[in-house]
Amino acid sequence: MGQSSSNRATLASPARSTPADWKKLLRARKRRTAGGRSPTPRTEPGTGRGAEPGTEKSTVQSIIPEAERGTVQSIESCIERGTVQSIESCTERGTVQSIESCTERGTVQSIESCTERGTVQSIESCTERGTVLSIESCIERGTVLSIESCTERGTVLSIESCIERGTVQSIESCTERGTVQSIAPGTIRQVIVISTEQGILPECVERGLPADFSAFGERIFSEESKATLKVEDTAHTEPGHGVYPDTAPHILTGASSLWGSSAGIVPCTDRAGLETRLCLDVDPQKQTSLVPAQSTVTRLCPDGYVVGGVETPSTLASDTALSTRRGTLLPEMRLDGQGVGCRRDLSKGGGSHFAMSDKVWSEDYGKSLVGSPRDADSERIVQGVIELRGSEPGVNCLEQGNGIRVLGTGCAELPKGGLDRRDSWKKDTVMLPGSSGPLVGEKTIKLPERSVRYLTPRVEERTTALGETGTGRTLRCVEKPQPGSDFGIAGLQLTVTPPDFVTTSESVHRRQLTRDPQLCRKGPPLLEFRLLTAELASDTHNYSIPRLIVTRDPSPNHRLSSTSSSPQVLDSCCGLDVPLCGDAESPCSDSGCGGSPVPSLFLRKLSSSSGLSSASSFEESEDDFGGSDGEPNGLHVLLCSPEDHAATRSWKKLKNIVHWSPFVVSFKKHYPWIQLAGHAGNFKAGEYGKILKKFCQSEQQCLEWLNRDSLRPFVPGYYGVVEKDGETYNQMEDLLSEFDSPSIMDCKMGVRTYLEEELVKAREKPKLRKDMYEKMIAVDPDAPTEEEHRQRAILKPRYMQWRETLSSTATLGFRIEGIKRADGTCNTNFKKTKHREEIIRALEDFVDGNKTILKNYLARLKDLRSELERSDFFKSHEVVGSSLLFVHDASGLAKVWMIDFGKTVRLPYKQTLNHRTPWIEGNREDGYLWGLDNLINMFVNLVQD
Ligand SMILES: O=P(O)(O)O[C@H]1[C@H](O)[C@@H](OP(=O)(O)O)[C@H](OP(=O)(O)O)[C@@H](OP(=O)(O)O)[C@H]1O
Ligand SMILES: Nc1ncnc2c1ncn2[C@@H]1O[C@H](COP(=O)(O)OP(=O)(O)O)[C@@H](O)[C@H]1O
Repeated sequence: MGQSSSNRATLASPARSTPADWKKLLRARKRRTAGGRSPTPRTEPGTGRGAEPGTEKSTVQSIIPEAERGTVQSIESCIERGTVQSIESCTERGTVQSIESCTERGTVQSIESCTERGTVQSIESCTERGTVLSIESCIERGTVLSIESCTERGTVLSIESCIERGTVQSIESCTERGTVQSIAPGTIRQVIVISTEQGILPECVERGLPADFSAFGERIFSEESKATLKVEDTAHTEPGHGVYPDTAPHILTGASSLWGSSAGIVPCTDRAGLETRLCLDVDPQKQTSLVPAQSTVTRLCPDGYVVGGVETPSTLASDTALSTRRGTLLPEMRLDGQGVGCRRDLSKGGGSHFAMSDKVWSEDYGKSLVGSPRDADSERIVQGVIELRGSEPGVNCLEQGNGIRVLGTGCAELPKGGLDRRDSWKKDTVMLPGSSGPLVGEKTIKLPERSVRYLTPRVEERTTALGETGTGRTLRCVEKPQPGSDFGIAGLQLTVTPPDFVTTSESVHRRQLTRDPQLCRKGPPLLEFRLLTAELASDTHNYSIPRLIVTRDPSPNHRLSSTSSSPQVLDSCCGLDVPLCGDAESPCSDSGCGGSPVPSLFLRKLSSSSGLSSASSFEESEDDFGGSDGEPNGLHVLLCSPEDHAATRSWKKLKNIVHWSPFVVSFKKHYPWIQLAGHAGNFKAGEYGKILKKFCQSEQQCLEWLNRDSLRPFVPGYYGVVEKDGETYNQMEDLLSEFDSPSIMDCKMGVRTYLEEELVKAREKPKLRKDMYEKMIAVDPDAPTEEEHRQRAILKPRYMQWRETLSSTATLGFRIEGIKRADGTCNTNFKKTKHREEIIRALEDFVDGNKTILKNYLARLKDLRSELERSDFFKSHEVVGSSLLFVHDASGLAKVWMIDFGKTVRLPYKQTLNHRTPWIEGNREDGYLWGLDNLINMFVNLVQD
């Protein structure tokens, strides 16, 4: 008894007792228990926060047997600490039958042991929510050794934290299955692989979710599980599509060591080296077997759930395919690829068959998804916008006329309020400008109409060869029509017919529910093409289609030019009332009107042929750079001056503008940072060894992906988005930082320097660029056509194509943009450097005849080529305007990196490029690898010579 009171005295002052005290007490208590139960006198209710004696008696069966067991030193000890307000408060609710029932089993050492750690605020906090019926129910089953066992590991912050999220309905639901000890197969309903492809991180951040998924995961999973969880992809991997369901059983190893978790995201790596993350979602209700579904991923929803592209083996009940929750599908969410809304049905063979899962979206959305032609009967529910891109569901149509077959995939946008109402969907006919371009490939046309978002007509084949009308011969239409031929598609007439409203028993039922006679739509809307030849088009619609012409230098050497794909130069828009200043810009063009980030168009490009004196441009541009002088990180930004307009001064000594700041910490290496090409004002110094480039989302997405792709060694490290002086930047590795007095060369890769979409835009909405006209005449006053001279402006694609044909871009698939040598001389005057011999000379000069450096470059270029050939990223992107940055120094260190992904664009799902096929409009080929082959050949020659 004395012992008991002394204990009580200690326990009465929890603030003064240490965990060690507690442990001692508990040990003492155990010893006592082991030594036989001695009657323990009834204790007083301590601090007075306890119940009235009378109540106590009625709600707690008896304190005595409790104390007898010695497991709870005394009920008061709880109350004293204030963690259990009063025993009654528990028993009143009937949630704790009696404390004894716990301690009898010896599974809860003591309530205190929980509360001591602060992980269970109080038993009540659980029971109040009704989520833990009673601790006993857990312990009874012996599945939760003790609440502590979880919290000790820190893997479950607190039981409440789970319950709060609603992911664990109740402790029992887990423990019943014996899963809390380990999340075992059977409790995981769904594993979503979030491939870290474009967009996911910013999306998250935007929605206030943790950008760092691993942190999110860590909160839920133990270190141990992080180590053991990985994707074992034994099957194929497609770009952006990690692991396929047929590998499902192998995907998770060691999943059973995921302690006490409900949902979370764990980083792992798939076969392609692409980092993927798994999101585990425990289904407390179902005993489905562990099915890690594969997914392309896509968006994180505000409540932390992921929707997107989940493919689930057909053996699963359809309602487990996606666990979208109410409100998770957002308007404007782009459902990319076949995944979303569709279920891969393995039973139908090899995973190539897709069916819509009608249970994917909850009824709450109340809006019907545009149907799949395949599965027109099932009603799908979605909200907002759908884009069924390039997949079977969606809209398909076919036009066969004039010997040409056009297939189309389109995308319909649900009008606000959904498609359920007939009146929100009207029949539209729109005219789409065509082109006299090639008859093969795919072309995406953004439609002005509200009801249709875009359409991708694909010219498949023509059934007659030129002049052989009626023979019925089927030819793959791979070549460009001969000049003068009117086989080009002058236009497409697109008719959108509302979906079919029919009455089915289901719709009747819904109608009864909603009392809306128009409710329920069946079947997809129809998109129909009418293919127009030039003749038809002029009858039908009076719009101008800029013709594609080559104004100068049609690059006879270029293998592409003689046949199908001579650059389709936009003409000068004769007679068009074309506004000045373009918006026909590439995704990350920061140029605004005139394309210049600074008011003066002459400062627009460092490599521009602006006609300015180098010095003036140089100095003005220098001011654009926040990091130009004395950056605290020791990096000093120099602008490589624009090329001399005087050809005689093509190599120019860099002005010494570097003033070391006295405030710079001395151990840091100082080095001048050179921007050889690109947009003025685009760069700032970042942290040491890092630079900031004006934020461009497509570049960010590419860098994120590339930093996880096999191409990682060949791209700058990416360090996220940074705000500086009110501007947003992508922070990336400064590739110069490891060199001493580096020599640098920028080679722009590919046969094309503008995106196909820029061409389309320029046709739809031609905008004249004065700055480009200026740049053009600075290099060649005779280059513009008469009309262009008259307008003193040209179209961007016209300028770009002129640059391509003037230089080696069109003929060799790359061009030198600028070279800065170790001695400080700098040359950006390569606009007319076109022929092999000229380039070889420039390369020799760049390496100063140093064979070691040449060999090192050659090895690096070959490595790069091999990686490019197997990179998922590369296959699935149109890479335009990207450069190779060559850097070497006197030590012989020579490296090459890919830079500038502002115009690198993801292809539609399943489309891939080989980067060597000649470009013809529509095929999106960029000639990157072809250019690299040529570049490598030159290095080979140089090494051998
Ligand atoms: O090199 P010069 O002859 O000066 O021409 C430039 C480059 O082609 C730029 O491409 P890159 O960035 O690949 O070097 C392009 O930027 P975009 O990337 O925006 O196409 C500029 O277009 P504008 O930015 O529209 O001026 C264009 O004026
Ligand atoms: N990560 C980098 N490290 C070092 N220099 C770089 C890096 N990125 C770009 N540069 C320099 O900046 C120039 C322009 O880069 P780029 O990305 O092509 O800019 P822009 O998008 O404005 O065309 C390159 O020629 C190179 O000199």
